[in-house]
Amino acid sequence: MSASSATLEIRGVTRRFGKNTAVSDINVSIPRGQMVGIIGRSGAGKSTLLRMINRLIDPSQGSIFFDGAEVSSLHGSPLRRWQRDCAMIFQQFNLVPRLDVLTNVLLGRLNHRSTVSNLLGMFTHTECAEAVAALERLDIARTALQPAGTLSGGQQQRVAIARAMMQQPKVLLADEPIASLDPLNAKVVMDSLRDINLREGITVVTNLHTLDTARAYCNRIIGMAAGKVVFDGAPEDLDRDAVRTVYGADASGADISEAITSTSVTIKPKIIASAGPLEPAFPGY
Ligand SMILES: Nc1ncnc2c1ncn2[C@@H]1O[C@H](COP(=O)(O)OP(=O)(O)OP(=O)(O)O)[C@@H](O)[C@H]1O
Repeated sequence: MSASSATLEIRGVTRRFGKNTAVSDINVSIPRGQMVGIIGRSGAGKSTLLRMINRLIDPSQGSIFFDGAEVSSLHGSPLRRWQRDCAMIFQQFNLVPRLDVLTNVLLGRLNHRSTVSNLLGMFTHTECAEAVAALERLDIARTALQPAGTLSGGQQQRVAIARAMMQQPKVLLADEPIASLDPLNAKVVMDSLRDINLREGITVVTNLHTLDTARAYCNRIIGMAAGKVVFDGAPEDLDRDAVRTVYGADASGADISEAITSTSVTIKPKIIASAGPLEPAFPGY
């Protein structure tokens, strides 16, 4: 069975670290153009799932497909091509702090180029113009010649997004992209991700610490608990019971705030017996 066009298919994926199962038999299909938020307590397996999608780590079991091709078995240059098509940004930005912002953004192009041009460290005028345009779009072109390490956290995350866009990705993964940012910068970064999703139609899959952010920005929310998917649906379907299932509150637990964070949850976890996904409701998909 082949996946439909540009769909990301996660089929029966499990990842173990020693005796610990971080991700357990996940089955998720993400059609092109969705903006998906993954929520759950700390340790639920959110980062592990994202890292398997772009092959920073490999599944212990199961397969991941994109556009009908199995990406979980790629090696060598096909794997590099997938990692170019599937850009990733991180909570800690992962820029090269001593290099200027423009060069950091241009590094997003490395996988598009020959080894020789990379060794010579030469970028074309077109590539430089594209990098400046990416910075302008994120409203940080004025920082282009500053060392990236001198920028604020919010600015650095915008540089990381510009670098990801230079990869001309089909999928953008974001691992807690706003967890280190103040609310204003968090909004700028989330607005940028939404803009990329809407204008370019790029699939965005992002781990998020706060429920209200997931509700505000994502048209689909996947809730994880103990390595399993325990909710998969539209934000309006994420009712109080579903939130409790994801975060593990018991029936007598205190009210769960919409600003809940996966690290701030102190309520006792409930054992999740069944992890079947709920019916997603996405008009148009
Ligand atoms: N490289 C690793 N080696 C060993 N165990 C790991 C490794 N990476 C993750 N784990 C374990 O896998 C489980 C899931 O971790 P993961 O980071 O995916 O959770 P998370 O939901 O992203 O949490 P957080 O919100 O705190 O980032 C945890 O028990 C974690 O300790």
